[in-house]
Amino acid sequence: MASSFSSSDSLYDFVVKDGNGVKGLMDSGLSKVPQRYIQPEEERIKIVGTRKHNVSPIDLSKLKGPNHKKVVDEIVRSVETLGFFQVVNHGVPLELLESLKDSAHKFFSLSAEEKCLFSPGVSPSTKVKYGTSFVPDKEKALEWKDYISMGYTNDEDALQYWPNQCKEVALDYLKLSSKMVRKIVEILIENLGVKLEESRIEGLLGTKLVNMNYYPPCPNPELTVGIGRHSDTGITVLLQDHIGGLYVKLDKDDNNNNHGGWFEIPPIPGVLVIIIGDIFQILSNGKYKSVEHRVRTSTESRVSIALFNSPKPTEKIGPVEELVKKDGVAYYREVLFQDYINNYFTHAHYGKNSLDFAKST
Ligand SMILES: O=C(O)CCC(=O)C(=O)O
Ligand SMILES: [Fe+2]
Repeated sequence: MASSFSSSDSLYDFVVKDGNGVKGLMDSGLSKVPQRYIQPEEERIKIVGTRKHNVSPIDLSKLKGPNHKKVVDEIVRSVETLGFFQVVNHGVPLELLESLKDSAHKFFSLSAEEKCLFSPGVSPSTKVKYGTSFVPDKEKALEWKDYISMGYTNDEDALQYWPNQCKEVALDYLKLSSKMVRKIVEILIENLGVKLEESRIEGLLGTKLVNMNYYPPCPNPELTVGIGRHSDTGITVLLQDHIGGLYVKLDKDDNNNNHGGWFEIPPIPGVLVIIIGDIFQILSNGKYKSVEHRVRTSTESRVSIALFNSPKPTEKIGPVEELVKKDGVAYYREVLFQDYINNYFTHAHYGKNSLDFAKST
């Protein structure tokens, strides 16, 4: 029984090292959250008084047609002020979205032994990884989350190495979402008034990863987090299920229409969330924003499926020269994406500290 863990270390071993995950912990008959998962007061998420961000999703099908300019403006404005937006008519069929959620549940309902076939060191590919929390050995409080991360190299490898329960749908999601991502990125780059070579755009979107997140039911949601506050790296396409729990941190807007702070993004069926990550804030010399976000747990299980689009490790990321000239200052230095990502994965989630790595000194 989980409740009989004699120490925090034996619990850690059971969850992290032995690969039972939070799911295994819950299945072992837990009735209250272990100390190791209890967040400090300031990181806990209170449901009472939650403010919701109820802004209509952007209809991407209208990019073709007379309203093209209006849609482009909406996208740009969202990225400049919020760092995220939601989309409908995004080119990913609704049945595929349903299958993705089903397949995530199928994978996480496997036994620990089966899931552990994808643990680091055991997994047939270094690009496929089953795990729990984010960087458990660096975290004071663990995150209430298990995940399977599927890195893309080519279709053949994906179909060979990704888990059978989800490989086909995850690959379809990657392919179809990538078309939309490409369109959005072209719009964002054009709006900066620069022209990038095709090879540079491909380089900026050259690392693709489908992550399925599983947040088991939690006996004390008020004490835990599913994912702590963080910003993403490049551009993320996120599918959340009907449970809800995604929060974004917003600045006060120019008209003081909201008071800033945390807002929940209620799930809307068929809608995808586009999350802008740090590299767009860097490239645009701060014109675009990466959005700080986090996930609440609940007494019900929740899944989310993210397609992370990031640069190739060899890509250099710095503010676009033309913008630095115009602004008279570079707010960020040029970093090798590999260095940025090494830093990203050696720290526990803590707000936008991942971006500080590239700040000019
Ligand atoms: O589960 C969610 O809604 C968000 C997931 C997320 O932020 C991430 O995987 O980076
Ligand atoms: Fe995220």
